[in-house]
Amino acid sequence: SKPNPTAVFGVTSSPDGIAGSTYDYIVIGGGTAGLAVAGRLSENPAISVLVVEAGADDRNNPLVYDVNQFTNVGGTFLDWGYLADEGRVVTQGKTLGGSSSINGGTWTRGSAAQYDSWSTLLEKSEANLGWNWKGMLHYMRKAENFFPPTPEQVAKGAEAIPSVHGSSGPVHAAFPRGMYGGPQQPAFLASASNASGLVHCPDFSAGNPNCVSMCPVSLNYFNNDRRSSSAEAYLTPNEKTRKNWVTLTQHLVTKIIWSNTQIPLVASGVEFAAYSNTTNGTTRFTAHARKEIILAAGAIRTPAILQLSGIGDANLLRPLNITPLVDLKTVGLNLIDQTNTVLIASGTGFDPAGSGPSDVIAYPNFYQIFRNASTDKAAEVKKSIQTWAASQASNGLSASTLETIFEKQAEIILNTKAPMIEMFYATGPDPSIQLVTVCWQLLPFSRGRVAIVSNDPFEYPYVHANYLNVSLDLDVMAAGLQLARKILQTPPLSDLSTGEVVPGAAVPDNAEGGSAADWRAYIRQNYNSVTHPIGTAAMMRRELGGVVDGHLKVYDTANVRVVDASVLPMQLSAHLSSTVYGVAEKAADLIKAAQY
Ligand SMILES: Cc1cc2nc3c(=O)[nH]c(=O)nc-3n(C[C@H](O)[C@H](O)[C@H](O)COP(=O)(O)OP(=O)(O)OC[C@H]3O[C@@H](n4cnc5c(N)ncnc54)[C@H](O)[C@@H]3O)c2cc1C
Repeated sequence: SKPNPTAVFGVTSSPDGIAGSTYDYIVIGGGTAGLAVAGRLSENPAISVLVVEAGADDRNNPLVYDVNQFTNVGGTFLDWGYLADEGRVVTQGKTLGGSSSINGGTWTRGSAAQYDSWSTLLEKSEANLGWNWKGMLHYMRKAENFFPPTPEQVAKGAEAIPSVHGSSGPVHAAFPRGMYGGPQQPAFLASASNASGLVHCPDFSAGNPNCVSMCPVSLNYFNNDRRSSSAEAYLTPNEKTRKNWVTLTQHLVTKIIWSNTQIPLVASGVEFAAYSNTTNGTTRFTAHARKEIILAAGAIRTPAILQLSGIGDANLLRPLNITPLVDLKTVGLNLIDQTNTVLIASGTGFDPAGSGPSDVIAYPNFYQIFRNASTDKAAEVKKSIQTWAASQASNGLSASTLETIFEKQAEIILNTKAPMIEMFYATGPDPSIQLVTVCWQLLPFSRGRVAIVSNDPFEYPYVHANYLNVSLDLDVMAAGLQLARKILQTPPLSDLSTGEVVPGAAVPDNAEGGSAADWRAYIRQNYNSVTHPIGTAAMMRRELGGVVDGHLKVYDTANVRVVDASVLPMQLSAHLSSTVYGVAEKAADLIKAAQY
């Protein structure tokens, strides 16, 4: 078929030549998933693609390209900074590349059983679409260009199973040139094993991350450890040559435009307006789509755009003067973020011998954190599922659908022993070299919601993560922190420490590493958002509360898909970006296979 160049191509912040134009596909959000899908669709010069991104092109800002600066991004113009429960802020990337441009870059995957569970939440007729570990591994590898550790990095403790990684995809992952060579990371690895019984494994990405290991980072070893965001990976190499792909920055999509009001709804384009820190554009532009609208605005904004476009709970939309077109009540529900709490010990002044990023993690399972109490605790989980489902019912389709989902989650936790806690060990910046453990609960039962509060698309949606609402979520955090403290007190790591400073005396120590009650009280006051929201347009069968089907199509629409973190139905024992890339890669193939 013949080439289909767009009037303008590459990256621009001007709507000239875009407003009023028609494209085969319009992608809403130039973030992690959005640029990955656009990059794959535009491989065919006969296909034209428009991406509309609210943020600016900040690829050359050191806050973006230097992964080590990721902790300095929160609260800057690069962060949407969604205010959630109890003053907690959910950082999300507001820049080309989205959250992949500002994240920590830690490169891991969940356990095989977690990906396998996705298919069980779909219609039986969709169970063979490949939403499982095998299918996702294929696409996660497709996204990846993995560089195995060098002998020098191996000497510092780096390991990998190269066969589970891709070597010809666009996203670079490697151990950093700046990898720490001091005693601290191997010491954490050894102490985590000694204190918890965790086995040491070579790679978290092979389908069983229930272990302790060093792990790679999404950066380009051959370009000075430069961050490999979705913008750097999928867009930068192609922006000057692909005349069929244009990315419009600093414009906010305000809604999807429909060509009918009957079910199935047919999308014909999007409306958008200029957007920056100082501008909420009053002029509304439109661009038209011949084939599909692809939502990739992230787990907070994707459901908000659906709601602004008339897809959502009619009882939410009507009072906001939005005509409900599809009364899909679960849009924005099933929000699952995670919580973390930080433990800091001061160091003996050892030489960290590197600049990072930090790359050692321990992933204990339910039994390894609850230890002697785990039999009782497992019984408590089984007998509480119904009560927990009822308590979260307003953030799902119903108590009974949540019960089905929670049964699956409990099976993953108790039977397949997927990691329940992440302990991310970081070398602190202090001159005396701190030992920092960021400890988070990976698989919460608490469910929250995202809901627009007006029909003004510039207004932030209400974000209620319902953190720690289910008692087990807080108990897991407390048990995890007891273990994290024990690890800090166990040789050889303890030999590098002069003692814990945070929380220190605020949680008095005892034989258990502090009482669970003291930890619970401390965590309630001091937890943070992990900023890994998912689930708000979940890929599940409709009767379970799904928003998209196994083809990622929004129910009752003919040509609207969601391809970002919103579709993940349950949390993973992992950092999310490798999985989000895998979803986007698979989405691109599903879209290419559709006939129009
Ligand atoms: C601070 C932080 C640290 C993290 N650390 C790690 C890590 O170390 N390792 C890891 O694997 N994962 C990490 N993650 C998670 C991972 O980065 C995200 O889960 C993933 O990037 C989400 O991808 P997405 O495509 O769903 O959304 P995003 O990448 O956030 O993309 C959404 C895009 O849509 C744009 N947008 C939103 N609304 C509109 C609109 N109305 N119109 C136009 N554009 C819009 C946004 O500006 C953004 O660019 C981290 C996340 C954060 C926030």
